[in-house]
Amino acid sequence: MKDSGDSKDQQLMVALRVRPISVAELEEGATLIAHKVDEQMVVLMDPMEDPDDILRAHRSREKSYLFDVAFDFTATQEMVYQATTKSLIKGVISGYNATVFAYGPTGCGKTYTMLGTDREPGIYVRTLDDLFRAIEETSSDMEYEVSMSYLEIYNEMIRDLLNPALGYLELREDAKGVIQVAGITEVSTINAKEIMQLLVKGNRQRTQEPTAANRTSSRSHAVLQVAVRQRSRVKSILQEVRQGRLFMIDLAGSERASQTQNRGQRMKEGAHINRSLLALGNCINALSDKTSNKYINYRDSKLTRLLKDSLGGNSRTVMIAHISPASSAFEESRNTLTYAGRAKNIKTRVKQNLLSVSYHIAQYTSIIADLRGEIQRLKCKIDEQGGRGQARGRLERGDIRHIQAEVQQHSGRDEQADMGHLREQLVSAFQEQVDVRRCLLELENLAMEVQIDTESSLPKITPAVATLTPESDQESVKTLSSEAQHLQNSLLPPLSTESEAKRMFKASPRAWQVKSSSVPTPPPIQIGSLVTQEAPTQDSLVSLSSRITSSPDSSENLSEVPLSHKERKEILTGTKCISVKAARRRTRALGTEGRHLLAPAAERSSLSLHSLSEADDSRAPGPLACKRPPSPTLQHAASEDNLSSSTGEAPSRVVGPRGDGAGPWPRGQRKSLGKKREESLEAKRRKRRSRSFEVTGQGLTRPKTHLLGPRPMESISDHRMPVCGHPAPGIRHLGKVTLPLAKVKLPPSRSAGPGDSSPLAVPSNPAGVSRRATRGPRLPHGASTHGKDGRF
Ligand SMILES: Nc1ncnc2c1ncn2[C@@H]1O[C@H](COP(=O)(O)OP(=O)(O)OP(=O)(O)O)[C@@H](O)[C@H]1O
Repeated sequence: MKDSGDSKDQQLMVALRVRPISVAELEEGATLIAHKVDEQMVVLMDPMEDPDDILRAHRSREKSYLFDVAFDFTATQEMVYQATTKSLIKGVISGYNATVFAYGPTGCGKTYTMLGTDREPGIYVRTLDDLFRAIEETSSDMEYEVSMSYLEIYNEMIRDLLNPALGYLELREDAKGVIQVAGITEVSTINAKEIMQLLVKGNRQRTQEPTAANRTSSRSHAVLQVAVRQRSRVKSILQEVRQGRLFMIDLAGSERASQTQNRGQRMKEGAHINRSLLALGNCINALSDKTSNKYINYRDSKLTRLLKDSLGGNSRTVMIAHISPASSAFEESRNTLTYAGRAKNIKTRVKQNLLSVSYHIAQYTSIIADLRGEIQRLKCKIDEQGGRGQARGRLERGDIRHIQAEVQQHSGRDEQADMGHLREQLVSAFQEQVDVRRCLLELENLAMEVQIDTESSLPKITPAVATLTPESDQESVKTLSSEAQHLQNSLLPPLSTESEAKRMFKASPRAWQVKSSSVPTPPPIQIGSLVTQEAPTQDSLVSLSSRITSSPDSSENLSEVPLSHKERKEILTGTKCISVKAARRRTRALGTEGRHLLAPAAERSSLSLHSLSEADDSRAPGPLACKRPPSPTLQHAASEDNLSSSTGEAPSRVVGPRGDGAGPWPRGQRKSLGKKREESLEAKRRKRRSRSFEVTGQGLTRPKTHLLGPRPMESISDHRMPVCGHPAPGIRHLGKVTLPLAKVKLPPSRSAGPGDSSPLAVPSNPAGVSRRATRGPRLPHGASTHGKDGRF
């Protein structure tokens, strides 16, 4: 068995109770000298004070005393119990010691407070009632053993009140310093009523004798001890036991022999009582003195030995001091208040009494039996509760099934609605993805065409354009016209197949990179469909164009074929249809970015063609000709005209009123800009190791990638500014096929004519050519493929 538990300091609690003044005291003429001022303070007045006595005026013996709690004649038994003792019960059950003792002169109400009456039970009964009630509340988990003993100390002898036949008993102290009464009767019971019967029986055995001060004066110190052992109901090999003890002591009253008027045996009793109370007073004085380490002599009396733990050891202690309010008991009351005031300074060290019990193996069988009994008890309890709740359980189970079915039904509906919603979202997202892919493919196709145009046509025309000036002679213009026809025939919309596109992207790694990055996973089916749809058009277009334009005299080639005029007309019409389709496709391709990209080139073409007709057009060119974005259909119109002219058909369209507009740039400025532009393009060509021409001179190197990507505004202006004053790039952009420089015949005499240093001087009379050439930009989009008379 081991003892364990943490300890903590505890202040001794002191309460003061002032009983009502008795009839006897009133008859004696006593006055009230003790008054309760507040819940803790009591004032004691000196009845000997004479307000008329001048000599004692400043020697008042009125004094106030402060306690933990103070009661006067209005306090009930319950109030005293609640304020002093009730809080100790919980500690006793959980293994702490506690002591409640009543202190005071004889006849002041100690026995009344502790034992009480049948109508007004005292602390004994109330404490035991609450203790057993608390045990009952926790008995399902914990197991308790309660034992009680009741003794008196009379003339310094210990007597068992429950069994007075045992004689006088001795006090023993065990190895741990715990004071025990050897051979005392301990009654084990948890029945409060039974205990009350025992108390009444034992109190009858208590020595009581009538005195002058009290008719039922207790001539002994009565000690009621209640021991509580607590252990868990769950059995184990190592069991923890908590043991608490509660002392409730009704001390004998201190008395003065003069007051009690005792003689003989009563005087001898009084002497013993006073001796023990004196020893108690000395212990209280010693324990309350914080500054000195005085020896605490508990051995002076059996009372102090018995209260050793209660005063200075392991106990929560409450002292209830009693006084009489009568002026006749002034001295006894003053002494009691003085002692009680000192007791407030006493501190005790409280710790829980834990006993760890290790059972021997021989006791296992009994432990097992206890466990089996516990199991059986719990089973019975469960069955009892289960039987009561069986019907209710069935009803609840039915309700649960019904609720589950409803929940599943609702969740099924919700899931279906959610699935439908998700399906719609999925379909719309898929549709968006398809649209985006389609757009990407169109953009890719457009980018490829733009790249092809840029790669093939842009840099190669520069020398030829540079030679075209308004001052060129008629012959050169005719040559240019025929070349332009040839060019237009060759510059039909480049409907490149996939293989062509790959070849072009191979030639331009940057373009291929852009292509790869822009369309990561292009659907091959759509590409194939696009190619297969346009391939026949391209083939027919190329074949027919080659047939028509392979020879300068294509009409003769056609005349060699034994065809009728109608058939020839149909063939030509079909050819034109093909070319118009190609033009439409090119127009679509150049719709947004392509138009933006080709704007400078188209503008240049407009200017170049204007420059061709500038000689016979006296009207000054407006600024609109330069600022207006040129239509991409200009090339198609020119191609169509060239086709028509090559087949001998006269053009059916009429030149618009503004078809001869030219740019506002002066000729000299245009020349200088043209030179710069030429140098720039030559440098670019040289950088790319072009096989077309070798041109010496400095040129600006431009990155090729801007042709495919978004073009910044600065780049746009760079292209447009030289275009307005430079007609050459426009013609150059009319087709894919490069215009051989050797075919442009420039008479040296006219190229350096007066007033115009530009070698691109347009002859004065190229009316037919210039009108056809300048007609394109003035036509709307629809007119580029359809003539006003409805013919192509
Ligand atoms: N608070 C009280 N209210 C009413 N009556 C009281 C009160 N206190 C004491 N009495 C009465 O005073 C008388 C004396 O009380 P009690 O016997 O309890 O004194 P005591 O201190 O025990 O005396 P002793 O030391 O001689 O035993 C009793 O008749 C008791 O009923």
